[in-house]
Amino acid sequence: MTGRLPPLAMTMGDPAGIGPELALAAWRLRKEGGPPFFVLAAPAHLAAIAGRLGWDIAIVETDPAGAASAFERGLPVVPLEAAVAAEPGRPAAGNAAATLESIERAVAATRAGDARAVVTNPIAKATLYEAGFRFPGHTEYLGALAAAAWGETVFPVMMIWSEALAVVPVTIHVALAEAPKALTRELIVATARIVARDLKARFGVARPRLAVAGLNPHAGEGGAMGREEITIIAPALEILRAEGLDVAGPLPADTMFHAAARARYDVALTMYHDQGLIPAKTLAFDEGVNVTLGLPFVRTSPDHGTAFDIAGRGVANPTSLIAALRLADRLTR
Ligand SMILES: NC(=O)C1=CN([C@@H]2O[C@H](COP(=O)(O)OP(=O)(O)OC[C@H]3O[C@@H](n4cnc5c(N)ncnc54)[C@H](O)[C@@H]3O)[C@@H](O)[C@H]2O)C=CC1
Ligand SMILES: NCC(=O)COP(=O)(O)O
Repeated sequence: MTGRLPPLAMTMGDPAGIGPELALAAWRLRKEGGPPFFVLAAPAHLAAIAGRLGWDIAIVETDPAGAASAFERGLPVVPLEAAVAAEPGRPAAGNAAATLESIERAVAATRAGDARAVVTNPIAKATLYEAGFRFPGHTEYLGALAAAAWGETVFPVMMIWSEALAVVPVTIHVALAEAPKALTRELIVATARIVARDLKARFGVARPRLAVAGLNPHAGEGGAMGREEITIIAPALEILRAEGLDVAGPLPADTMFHAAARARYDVALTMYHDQGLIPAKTLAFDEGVNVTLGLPFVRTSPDHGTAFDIAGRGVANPTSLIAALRLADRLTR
C-alpha cells in the first residue's frame, strides 16, 4: 500500500540542530515500519553529519518523484538552492534562507502531489527572527503558505498529540503577559471548530469531546480570581454547545490532566502555550507529535526543539520524529 502512495516530505530544520541527525536516524530505523520520506536539505551537510557520527548511509540526491524508489538504497535528499554552512550546536542566521526554502518546497511538493504530507524538523525561532523572519513559528508560517498556494482562508491550529494526551493551545506563540489580551470569544470558538472538524475528518473521532481550560486559578473561583472565565470562555462554550459540539469547561487547569480526567475527553484546549504543553511533554516527550490542524494538507513534527546542546553527538532520540512520520502516514491514508 505504502509503495503506491507518494513519500512524505521532510524539512531540514535548523541545520545546526538535531534535525539532520534525526533524519538520518529515522532512515536507519526504516525497517521498523516507518513510511518512505525524502529530506529537503543540503546533501553535503547530511553526508558530513553521517560521516562525523560514523553512520554508513548513502545520501541519494533525487527529485521528489524519484524519492520513493531511492528510499531503500539510501536517504533520498532533494537538494536546496540556498547554501548551508552549519556546525552542530552553532546556529547562524546565514542558514535562514535554506531553512525557509526547505519548508516552502515541502509545501509546494505536497501541493503538487509529489508528497503526501509535510514533516518538519525543528527550527530555532530566534535565529530566524534575526534574519528577518516575521512569523512566530512553523504553525503560522504554514498557514500563510497554505493560504497563498491553495487560495483560501486558512486558520492554523497547533495540537500536540500522543496516545496519552492531546492539547491545543488557543493562544500560541505570545508572551505570557499578552495571552490574556489575545484571548477572545471569537478565537476560542474558531479554534474549537477547527479542532472538532479535524479530529473527526482526519483522526476518525466520530464525536470529539473537547475539554476547555480556564485561564485563572480554580477557573476563576466564580470571578474572585479573575473574570475571563465569565466574560470570555463560558460565552464561547455556549456558542459551541449551541452548534452541537461536545464541550466541557471552563475547567480548572490544575485538575484536568490526571489520568481519570483525561479519560473524559479527546482533546484539551488550553488558554496559553505552557498550560497545555507542560502536561503534554511531561506525559509523552518522546512520543509527542506536533500536528497543525486547519491546513489543507497534513503537517506533523516532533514535539521538541533544536536541542543545540546535544547536536552532532548522535545521542538525540529520534522517537518523536518517527512518531511524526507515522502519524503523517496514518492521517494521509
Ligand atoms: N517545531 C519546532 O520547530 C520547535 C522549535 N523549538 C525551538 O527549539 C529551540 C530550543 O528550544 P528548547 O526550549 O531548548 O527545547 P528543546 O526541545 O530543543 O530542548 C529541551 C531539552 O530537551 C532535550 N531534547 C530535545 N529533543 C531531544 C531529543 N530528540 N533527544 C534527546 N534530548 C532532546 C535537549 O537536549 C534539551 O536539554 C528554540 O529556539 C525553539 O524555538 C522548540 C520547540 C518546537
Ligand atoms: N512549542 C512548540 C513550538 O514552538 C512549535 O511551534 P511550530 O514551529 O510548530 O509552530
